[in-house]
Amino acid sequence: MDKLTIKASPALAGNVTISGAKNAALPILMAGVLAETDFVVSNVPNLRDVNTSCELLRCLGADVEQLAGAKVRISTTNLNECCAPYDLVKTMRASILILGPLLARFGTADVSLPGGCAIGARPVNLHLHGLEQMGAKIDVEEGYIKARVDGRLKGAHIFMDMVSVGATENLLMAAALADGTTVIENAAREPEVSDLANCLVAMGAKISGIGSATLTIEGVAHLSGCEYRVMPDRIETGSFLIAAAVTRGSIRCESADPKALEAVLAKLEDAGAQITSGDDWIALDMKGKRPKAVNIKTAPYPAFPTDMQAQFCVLNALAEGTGRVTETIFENRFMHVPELSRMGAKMELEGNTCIIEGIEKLNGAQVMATDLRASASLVIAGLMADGLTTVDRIYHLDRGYEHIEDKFKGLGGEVIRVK
Ligand SMILES: CC(=O)N[C@H]1[C@@H](OP(=O)(O)OP(=O)(O)OC[C@H]2O[C@@H](n3ccc(=O)[nH]c3=O)[C@H](O)[C@@H]2O)O[C@H](CO)[C@@H](O)[C@@H]1O
Ligand SMILES: C=C(OP(=O)(O)O)C(=O)O
Repeated sequence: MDKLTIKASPALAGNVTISGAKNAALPILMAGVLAETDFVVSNVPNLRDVNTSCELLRCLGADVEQLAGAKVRISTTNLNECCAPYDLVKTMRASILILGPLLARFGTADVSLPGGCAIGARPVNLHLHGLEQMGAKIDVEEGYIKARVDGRLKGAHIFMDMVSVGATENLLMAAALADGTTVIENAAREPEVSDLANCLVAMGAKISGIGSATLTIEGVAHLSGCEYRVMPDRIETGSFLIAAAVTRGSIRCESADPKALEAVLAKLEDAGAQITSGDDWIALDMKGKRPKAVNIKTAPYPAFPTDMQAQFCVLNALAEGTGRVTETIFENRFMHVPELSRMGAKMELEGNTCIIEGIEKLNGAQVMATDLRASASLVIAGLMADGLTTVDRIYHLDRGYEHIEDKFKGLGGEVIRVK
């Protein structure tokens, strides 16, 4: 099993090119099921979850070509199977996003329940309830969601109890091909939801309110393929910016979108970073200074993203002062805390808040990656730790960061993959 070893690094410096966003690419690939003609997605990151998504589409009978230049071409002409099996779904939660498209286009979908995962239970009741409101009959049998509809799904007025990115995406895709108008209230406003909505519009869907909490979808009978470019990964961008901040460096992220990252950039400025940006780049300069501790509370967009919480814990662990980090989205997303504590970080958990007293440097240690962003936080911590840090179980990291060791190497960070 691959591992990463990380040595104490000098201040990170230079340019890094940001990849396409995992959390936008995965729903957009699933939306391929809705397209009756060839669909080409570009700026698709080369990640384990992308390969799993392509595998899932192939297993349904779709023709999927992963082309050079970060492109994927999907043709659904031969799609003849409507079952997403457990073996694939268990490795990637985003598989649940195949449910809405299959049901909307073919009237039938059997999708394995994704089950819980390390960061929390992650139920799918909102996905199922919304589809039922659109006329689907849903049974859960032997670990599978079995959804059926006679004819087309019907437009419905759906109020979401909680802000859910996945449920908003599933219902948006289902509503695009439904008969009549669907209104989704209290919809997630994450930039990745808007990216999916813009892709559906490019396929011929009629959606208004994109980027707001009320999405109105006038269903159409057919959607066609198009060529669509996935947005830049705001979480990868934020992760590199934090790595630069903790090493007191100065980097520039190319192909990045500063508008999607406002809450994170504001916190980095509070930590003492100088941030400058243009339409498609963001630069951070710490001018050799140690960051100051900041308080963080995760919440749905446009507030501070849960996917950046672990990385900010590391920033606080190395900052001047004491910072409080509160997680409100997932009930078990502090698994990096015991690992960072093994590296000498002074962290204490009180319910869903982590209180962190900053120290000058961590100690290298053998640590274990427990989930995707926790893994990224351990790599960042290793850059400011005396001695060698080894991060085990990096298959989590490979789900969400493309060529992470090469990108760090380009900035002067000593991150090496050991096969
Ligand atoms: C709002 C939010 O920040 N969502 C994050 C969530 O998206 P993801 O789509 O995975 O999760 P949701 O947005 O659906 O979940 C948000 C909250 O709603 C709850 N829930 C969700 C669906 C449902 O049917 N029932 C239910 O109770 C979840 O348990 C969670 O507490 O994880 C992704 C991966 O880390 C992040 O990129 C998203 O930013
Ligand atoms: C936890 C994440 O992804 P997933 O929803 O695919 O598990 C993430 O992107 O941080």
